[in-house]
This record gives sequence, C-alpha cells and structure tokens, in this order.
Amino acid sequence: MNQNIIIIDGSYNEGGGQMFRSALALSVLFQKQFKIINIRSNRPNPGINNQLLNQITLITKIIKSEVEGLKLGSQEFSFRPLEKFIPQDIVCPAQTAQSITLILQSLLPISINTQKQISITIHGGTYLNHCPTIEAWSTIFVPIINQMGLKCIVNVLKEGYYPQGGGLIQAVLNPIKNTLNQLIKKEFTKINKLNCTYLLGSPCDIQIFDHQIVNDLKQYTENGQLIINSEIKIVNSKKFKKCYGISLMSHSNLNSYDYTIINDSDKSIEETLVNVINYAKQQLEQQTCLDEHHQDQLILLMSLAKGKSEILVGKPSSHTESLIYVIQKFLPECLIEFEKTNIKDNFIISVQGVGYMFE
Ligand SMILES: Nc1ncnc2c1ncn2[C@@H]1O[C@H](COP(=O)(O)OP(=O)(O)OP(=O)(O)O)[C@@H](O)[C@H]1O
Repeated sequence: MNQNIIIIDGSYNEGGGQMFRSALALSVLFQKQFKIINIRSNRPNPGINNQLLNQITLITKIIKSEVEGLKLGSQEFSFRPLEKFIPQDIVCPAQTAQSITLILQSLLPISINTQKQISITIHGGTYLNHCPTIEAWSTIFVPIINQMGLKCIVNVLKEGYYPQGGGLIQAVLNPIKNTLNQLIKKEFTKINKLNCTYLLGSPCDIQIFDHQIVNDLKQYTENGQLIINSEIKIVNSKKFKKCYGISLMSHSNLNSYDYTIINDSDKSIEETLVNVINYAKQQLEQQTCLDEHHQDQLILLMSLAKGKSEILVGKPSSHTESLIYVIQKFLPECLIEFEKTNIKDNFIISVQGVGYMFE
C-alpha cells in the first residue's frame, strides 16, 4: 500500500455502510487506493457486518484488486483497485434477507459503461427496514437517473421479505454516452397522486385505509383532488402476522416522494398507517423536490456528472453529510455547496460535477 492512500474515517457523522460503498465505488472509478478505519463504529454491532461483507465481496469478485481486512467484524479495510469495471453481466447469489437495493447502490456507480448493456441479477429482500424498497428504487430513483442519461429498467421477479428473503430482481443497465448529465430539481409542485402497497399477513378490506390516507393528505394538493392506487401484497413471515409495513409514495407533476415504513415488529395496520401518514405530512410540509432518503442517494452520481446539479431538499441528512465527506476525500475539486432558501428549513444542494468520462 503506498503513501497516496486516501484515509476515510468510517465513524464520521452517520458512520454507516453507505460511506463504505461510496468509497469503494469512487476508488474503482478513479483507480485510487483507500483505507477505511472505524468502520460502522457508531452502530451497535461495529465493523463489517454480513450485509457489507456480501456487498464488498461481490465487488472484489468483479474488480481485480488487492484487499486487506475483508472479514466479519473488521473495523479497518484497505482496497487497491488493479483495474476498472469490464462490462459483464452480474449475478449476486441468495443470502437470506440481504437488501437488494443496497447491493444496487454499491454496484450501480461502478457498472455504468459506454460499451454494452449489462444485466444485474440479485437475490434477497425487496422490502426491508432502513433501506430503500425496490418499489421506491424503481419508481422514484430510476426515473431520476434516467434524466441523468442512465437508462435502467428493473424487473421484480419475486418479492422477498425479512427474515427469509427469497426475492429476485433483474436490472438492465444500458450504456451511456460518455458522461452523466447534470440533475436540476428545484421546482416544487403540489402532489396529485398516491401509490400505496399494504404489506399484510392476510387479505383485508383496505378501502377505509385508502380513504383515511386521502383525507389526511388532500390538504397538500392544489385543488383537493388526490388519486390513490393501492394494492395488497401478502407477506409470508412467521414474525409478521398483521402488518409488515406500508409503502406509500406520492407524486406531483414533477416530483415523487417515498414515505414507506417497514415495521421492526408486528403491528396493526391502523398503527402503521398513523405512522406512515405522520411521516408523509412531516415531509410534505417541507415543500422539497426530494424526500430525505433520496438526497444522499443522488449525490454520488451528481459528483460524477458533467455540469452543476442542483436539488431542493430539506435539512441535509447525516447520510448526505457523511457522503460529502467521502466524495471530497476522493474529489477535492468537486465543489458541493448548501444554500438556505427562504422556505422553511429548505436548502439547495449544488454539486459541481467532475464530468467523469465513463469507458
Ligand atoms: N427508511 C428508509 N427508506 C429509504 N431509504 C433509506 C431508509 N433508511 C435508510 N435509507 C437509505 O439506505 C442507505 C442506508 O445507508 P447506511 O449507511 O445506513 O447503511 P447500511 O449499509 O444499511 O449500514 P448500517 O448497518 O451501517 O446502517 C442510505 O442511502 C439511506 O438514505
């Protein structure tokens, strides 16, 4: 390992696995060696956990590299890439309820290429706590990255829930034209449509719950008109007999937001619904263009894009803050600024991308 190694303090701010995934992606793209210390030291089970181990192992299988510290519980890890991504189809094998979207989060930046369409097949969980659901990924994140020139299609072949997993998806990533486009998302418009998925232990009449959601959220529309499309997915889990969670998303003519709540333990639909509606209200009050979890997920791609991206968000999240720390370690020339707007606690985050030329 040489002296130009980039050192990342994994305990910075949020201190979660996302810092690790992002550092790994930037390391592969820019062929820069890095070492991360204090890995997940803010979490109750510090060090590399099973989920992170699977994500990193997958990348070390695809990218020829020199690696130190890749084991369960390890609090230090060093990585030296020896090559860039060679466009190829990727299959990520079954590991109970590993998060499919967090695997996509680690694979996506490195697998963008200009040469050929690739397919990414992943087994695991599609609706899990503390990470994006595959529904939010497909209907919110993917349309946004499409605007950045990254055409991606996600097919959910089978849903997977905690703790068994068993889900299966296939993502198809089309080649891009050299660079990603900048992203501008600064215009707030009121919502007019909702999509709701009730994740339940058994079927029930959901009409009354749909009415409650519409009644509580129609104050955030322009004219009181709010269409709801809802469905039930039956979750076969010994742990969740009543309600596993509720995935609620809202859409305006320009923007989409995710308010999903996946329960930690079995709860009634009524209790889960109150939590989801309160969460939605809190976010809708904010009048932003992105919900709190989509701000951090886009920043890495914005830092690679050509030109200045700007997004209207609420208070920058700790995930965002720690991600910016990682990006600036690899790309000190990438200027990232926060400008307070005169609405509530909103900010415009602007990112002067480095115009990374994909191969
Ligand atoms: N409830 C949620 N809904 C949607 N996205 C979420 C939610 N919670 C977290 N995320 C997103 O999922 C990612 C999780 O990153 P995080 O650093 O917390 O990593 P992790 O790999 O799950 O590890 P850890 O076990 O360290 O928390 C982030 O992009 C974050 O914005």
